[in-house]
Amino acid sequence: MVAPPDNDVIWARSLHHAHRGSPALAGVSLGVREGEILAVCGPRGSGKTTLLQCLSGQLVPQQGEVWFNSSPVHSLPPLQRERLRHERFGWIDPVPALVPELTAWENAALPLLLRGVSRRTAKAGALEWMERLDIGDAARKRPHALVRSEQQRVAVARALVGEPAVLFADEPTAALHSADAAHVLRTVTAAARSHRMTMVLATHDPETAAVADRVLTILDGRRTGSTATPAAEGRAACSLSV
Ligand SMILES: Nc1ncnc2c1ncn2[C@@H]1O[C@H](COP(=O)(O)OP(=O)(O)OP(=O)(O)O)[C@@H](O)[C@H]1O
Repeated sequence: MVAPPDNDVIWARSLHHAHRGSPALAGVSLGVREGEILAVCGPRGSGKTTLLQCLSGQLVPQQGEVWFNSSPVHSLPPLQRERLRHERFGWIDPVPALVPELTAWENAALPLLLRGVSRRTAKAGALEWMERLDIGDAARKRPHALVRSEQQRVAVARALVGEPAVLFADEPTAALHSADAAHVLRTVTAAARSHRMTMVLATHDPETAAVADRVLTILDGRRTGSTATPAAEGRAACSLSV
């Protein structure tokens, strides 16, 4: 077994996965550096969701390896994998899946409440992220009383509240109008950068992918390219000139 490079937070080698015989990943390898925002870009059905599910330990690839901070994820027993996901990873779905019986702030605070953080501290953490996402006023409402863009912001707050080491965002703005999408995307990427979170962003949209430091393109479950974005080059130039 080849050990992953030390500076890669997430490292995967030769991932293969098929859903009921239908191939989704056909040998994808990648590394994501600490604090890097990596976009995985490809058309519908190219394998983006399956890749993020394998990297985040939701799915065990049928072949290949996934490592987090130089420890194997693919070989962890289910309970340990689940714990790793809850404690170190955040996840944003394209469509928000909120608990209908809980208020917006309770939904956003769930990762902290599940970790045993006190209700008062969890509420303060959730409200802080909800304010940043411009939905502080909706804190006491239940999901059915919120419009889609508000629901998605609650889901984003829930993914960020535990300050995960790695944030996985699967088409996080696909279901939003363009103005809402731009705001949510800006907030998520700003949060990732300010908290040194590593982020893996799946998108079919090259414009969305341009917020990342690097874009990895996939097609039919295979990696077809990896390029640094102008945004990353701009940031590198700024840090050199300081
Ligand atoms: N649960 C499943 N059962 C059967 N086939 C699946 C399942 N999930 C994904 N697939 C198939 O695997 C392939 C890759 O799907 P995946 O969702 O990973 O791609 P994607 O790039 O995220 O697409 P999209 O943008 O449409 O979500 C597709 O052919 C898809 O139909």
